[in-house]
Amino acid sequence: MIEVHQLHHSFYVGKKNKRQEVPVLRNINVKILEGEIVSVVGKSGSGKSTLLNLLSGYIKPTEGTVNIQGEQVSDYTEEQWADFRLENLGFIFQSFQLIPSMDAYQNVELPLVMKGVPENKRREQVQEIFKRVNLDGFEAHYPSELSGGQQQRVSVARALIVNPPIILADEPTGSLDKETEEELLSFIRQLNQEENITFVIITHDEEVAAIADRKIHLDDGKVTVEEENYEV
Ligand SMILES: Nc1ncnc2c1ncn2[C@@H]1O[C@H](COP(=O)(O)OP(=O)(O)OP(=O)(O)O)[C@@H](O)[C@H]1O
Repeated sequence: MIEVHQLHHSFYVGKKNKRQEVPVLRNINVKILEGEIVSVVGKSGSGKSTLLNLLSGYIKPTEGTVNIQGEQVSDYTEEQWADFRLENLGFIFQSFQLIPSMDAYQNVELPLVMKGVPENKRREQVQEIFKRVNLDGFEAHYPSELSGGQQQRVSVARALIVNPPIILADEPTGSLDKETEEELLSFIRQLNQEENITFVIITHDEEVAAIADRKIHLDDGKVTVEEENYEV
């Protein structure tokens, strides 16, 4: 479960004596239950990426708390966050964020290397995940030798390799064509239903928002609507 309580966030811009406060998120209270798919929607600049960065510990809130899986993560040091992310969070980005100098296998293996998993176990897990994302045989390809859809599947495999209870996604279908988008969305649904993985997905895309159980609507840094999706 993710619980955001009384969260405020401001950035500070400009030189010391002319420092200006830019308030971005105000008074955010959000609860995301285990096994939910929640989409975060809102205009450009409304604070969606800032919220995701706060949920992943890349920025610290100016005020308020973030609690994930029962841990008060907003109090964490960077080191504690690094460990916590490796155990609990998977990430999917519009730009895939694969390491270009590593082949697909090494990209997917990386979180396990960081966790200190021994090589024979890593090999087993990576091979299995390549089958699951339908990329068997593409292990030795570098990101530049893969299509956009294949690169996104590598990044999904990298997100899944540590079995995280939560996946945070920032415009995951933004670089994909319609067919590849549908494939990814049905895979997200399947992971959610079969493995109860919680998804928080930033999106501008109505089709992505439609697979969510709830929609968090950010408007000028505030949550304005949080509607149920009564899809049948
Ligand atoms: N590091 C920063 N320093 C100063 N201001 C920032 C910083 N990061 C973001 N902002 C400002 O915070 C506001 C929210 O940005 P954010 O990237 O969270 O919006 P967004 O809803 O994700 O937008 P988009 O849909 O365009 O990605 C914007 O006005 C942006 O200029």
